Amino acid sequence: MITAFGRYLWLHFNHQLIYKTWKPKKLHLHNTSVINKEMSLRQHGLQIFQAAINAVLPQNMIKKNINIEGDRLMIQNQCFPVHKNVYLVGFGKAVLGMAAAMEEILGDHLLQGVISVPLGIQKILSETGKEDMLLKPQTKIQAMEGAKHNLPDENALKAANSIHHLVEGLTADDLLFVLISGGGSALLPAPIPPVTLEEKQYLTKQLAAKGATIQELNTVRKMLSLLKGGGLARAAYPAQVVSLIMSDVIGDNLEYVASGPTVPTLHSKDDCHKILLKYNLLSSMPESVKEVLSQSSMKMDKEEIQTFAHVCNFIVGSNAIALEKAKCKSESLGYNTSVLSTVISGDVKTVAKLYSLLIRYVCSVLAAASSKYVHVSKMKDEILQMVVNMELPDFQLDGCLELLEETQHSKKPICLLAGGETTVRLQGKGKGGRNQELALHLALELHHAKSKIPQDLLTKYEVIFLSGGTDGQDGPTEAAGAFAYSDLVDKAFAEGLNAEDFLNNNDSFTFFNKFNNGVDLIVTGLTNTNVMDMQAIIIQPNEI
Ligand SMILES: Nc1ncnc2c1ncn2[C@@H]1O[C@H](COP(=O)(O)OP(=O)(O)OP(=O)(O)O)[C@@H](O)[C@H]1O
Ligand SMILES: O=C(O)[C@H](O)CO
Repeated sequence: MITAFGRYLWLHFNHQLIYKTWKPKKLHLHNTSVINKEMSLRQHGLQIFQAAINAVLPQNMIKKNINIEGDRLMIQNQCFPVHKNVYLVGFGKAVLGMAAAMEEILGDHLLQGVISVPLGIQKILSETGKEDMLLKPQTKIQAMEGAKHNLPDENALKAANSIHHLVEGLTADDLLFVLISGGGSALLPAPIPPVTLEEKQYLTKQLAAKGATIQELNTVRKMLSLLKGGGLARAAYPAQVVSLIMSDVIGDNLEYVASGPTVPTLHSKDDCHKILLKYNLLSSMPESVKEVLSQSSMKMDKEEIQTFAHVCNFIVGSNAIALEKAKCKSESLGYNTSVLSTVISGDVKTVAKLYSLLIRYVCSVLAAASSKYVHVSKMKDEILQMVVNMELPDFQLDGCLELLEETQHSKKPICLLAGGETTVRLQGKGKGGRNQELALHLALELHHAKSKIPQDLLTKYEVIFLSGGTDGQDGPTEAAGAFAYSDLVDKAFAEGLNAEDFLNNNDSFTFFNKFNNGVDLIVTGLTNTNVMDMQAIIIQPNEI
C-alpha cells in the first residue's frame, strides 16, 4: 500500500503531481550530480505529464469550447438557441467537472439534469479543494455515484434508469446536453431484458481479462444495452441532442467512447458473435445473452441513420490535445520534442519492445560519431517493420529522425511523447495497471538489450521513461503509472526483487511499491479527466 505519508501528500497538495520523497541513500548511485540529474529528469517528466492532464481538465475544455451570448449558445462555431429549455445528462469519469462548468454557463436556461459519476468522487473533490469541479449547492443536476472499481453495479443501473426516464420525456422544443467521457460504459448500464446486470458484468469481465480491446468490448456492450450504440439519442428523440465528448479511445472513434450512446452503431449481432467466438466465450455465454443476440439486430439502415439528424456530437477533449500541450511544456523545459503517435495500442509486451528498440536506436544515432555503433539502419528497419505489424498508421519516425539530426547540432536533451492505450493479458492474480506493467516490461527489455548493444551505449545517456494514465488511476491501483530506466532491473535484483516474477503474476504495482521505497510510482490521485495514457521518453547525454 502507498504509505500514509504519501497519501497525506496526495490529499493536501493534490493540485500538483506528487511522487514519493526521493531517498538517495537507497539508490546505489555514484555521486550527487547523477542523483540530481535523474531527479530533474523525473521532475520534468512529471511536469510534462501534468501539462497534458491540465490541458484536458473538464472545466478548461468546456470553457474553451462553449460560449453563451444572450440566448445563443456557441459550440465550435455552431449556434444553438436556448430559452430555458435545456436538460443535461452525463456519464463518465470526467463528467462531474464538465457538468459544473456547464451549469455555470447555462444559468437559468438549465431546467434539470442527471449525471452518473464514479463512486466517492464528490467527497474526494471537496476534500482536495477542487470546488470548481463540484456542482453548486442549489444545483438542478442530480449527481448519482456508482460503478465501484469501474464495474457496472446497482447504483450505476439506478442512475442509468433515471437518465433514461429523463430523456424519454423530452419534446421537440427541448435541448438535451449529453456529457460523455471515458468510464461512461460502466456508469450507464442498461441491459436489454432478460440479460441481467450480473450477466453483463460477467461477460465484460471475461472479455477484458482475455485481452479484448475496448472496441471489441464496447461492440459487445452495445448489442446488449438499451442506451448504448445510439440508444440514448433514440430515446431522447425528438429533442435536439448535443453531446460534448471527452474521447478516451484510439483514433477518437465516437462509436466507442462510452459505447456511443448518441452515435448510430454500424455493428451487427454477427460482429458480436465473431468477437465472442474469438475469445472462446460463445459456448459459456449466459442463455439470456444468446436470446438477446438472436433477436436484435442493432445494425442501422440508411433511413435510421438519417433520424440521427437531431444529434450533434462534439469532441471537446482528446489524447492529441493533451499531447500538444505536453509538447509545449517539454519544449519550454529545453527539450527537443516530438510526438511519435497518439494511437499507441496493442499488447504491453509488444509496445515495450517497440519503445526499447526506439530508445536504443535514438542512443545509437546520437552516438553515431563513434564508428562502433554500426547497426543503426538495421534497427530503423526493425522499428518500421514493428510499426507496420502493430498497425500504428500515425507513427512519426521521420519526425523523430529530424529531431535527432537537430539534436546532434544543438546537443539539447530529447523528449519523445506518445499516447494511446495498451492491453494487458491477465494471467496472474497480482495488482497492477497497464502503465505500470508497460514501464516494468520496458525496464526488462532494456535490461535484456544490454547484451545486444555496445556495453557503454546506455550508460552514455540518461534515459527516463514514464507511462501514466491521464485519469490518475492505472488499473485498480492507487498509482497513475510508473517510471522505468535501463538499470532498474539490476537495482531491483540488488533489493531481492525479481521483476520478471512480478510481471508473470501481473503484479507491477506491488513491485513498484516495494522497489526503492516506491519512488518510481507516479501518484496523482484521481484527476477527474480521462484521455487514455501518455508516455514520455526523456534522453539526455551524460556528458552534459
Ligand atoms: N493486475 C493487473 N496488471 C496490469 N493491468 C491490469 C491489472 N488489473 C487490471 N489491469 C488492467 O487495467 C485496466 C482496467 O483498469 P481501469 O478500470 O482503470 O480501465 P480503464 O481502461 O482506465 O477504464 P475506462 O476505459 O473505463 O476509463 C484494464 O486494461 C486491465 O487489463
Ligand atoms: O467507458 C468506456 O467504454 C471506455 O472508457 C471507452 O470510452
